[in-house]
Amino acid sequence: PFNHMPNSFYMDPSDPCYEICQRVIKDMTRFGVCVLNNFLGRERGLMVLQEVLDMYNTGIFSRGQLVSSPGSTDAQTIRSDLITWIDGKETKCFYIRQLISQVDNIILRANKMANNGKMGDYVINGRTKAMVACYPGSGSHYVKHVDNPNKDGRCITAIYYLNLDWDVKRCGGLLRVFPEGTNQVADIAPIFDRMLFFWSDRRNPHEVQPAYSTRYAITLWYFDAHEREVALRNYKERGQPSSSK
Ligand SMILES: COc1ccc2cc(-c3cnc(C(=O)NCC(=O)O)c(O)c3)ccc2c1
Ligand SMILES: [Mn+2]
Repeated sequence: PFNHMPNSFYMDPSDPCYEICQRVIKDMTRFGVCVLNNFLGRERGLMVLQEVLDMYNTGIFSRGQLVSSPGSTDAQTIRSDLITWIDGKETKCFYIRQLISQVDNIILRANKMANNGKMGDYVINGRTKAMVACYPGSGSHYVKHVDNPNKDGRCITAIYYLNLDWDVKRCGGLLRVFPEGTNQVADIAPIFDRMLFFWSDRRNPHEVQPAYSTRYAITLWYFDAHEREVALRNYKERGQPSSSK
């Protein structure tokens, strides 16, 4: 869906998306983090939640990729979320598919609306599949990390939270972002129908604090055209037997 956008791109100010895109551009430019509450509205948010619960109950979630870390004995000490990847075309993902296209819309238009057609100097031309994650409570967490520390092409992390009546004091599960260059942290509760964007690179180390209730989120990572192209080229070259031997 990324090549239907014309290059010279005009956004009609009466379009409700216009306000949201302006807000995303402003917050991402100023803070590198943007929080949008009541993103889908209660009705459609509940439909997305129901689809995620149905998926979770079919048991297709698996242990998140175990991030190895020096000295950690048990991989669980790094992170203990359960995940599944979907492209939204699966059966019974109608509302998740609508969420994904809504986020695509906003990210793409914001990227086009920003000065000289870029936001944060990126040209966004693609994304990963949607990662549906569940932190199953009982202290499940994710230690402080950077999503894209080594230029794999991902520039924006987009997370949609699904947790009704989430109270951080009782349930934990706070997302704490440690924006580079300041002692200020950004504490983001994973509350229902909340949409979060942040730069995926080293500007935003973050952690998921231990969760004591089941904590659901849907994450998309958007690619910068140039960084992704270089990353894929390097990946292919690394894969080839080096001709120098
Ligand atoms: C190669 O295979 C995989 C498969 C899944 C992977 C998932 C993550 C990941 C990264 N960040 C978060 C996070 O920060 N969540 C913040 C929040 O929920 O509020 C998270 O939940 C999950 C990282 C690497 C992966 C590699
Ligand atoms: Mn992360």
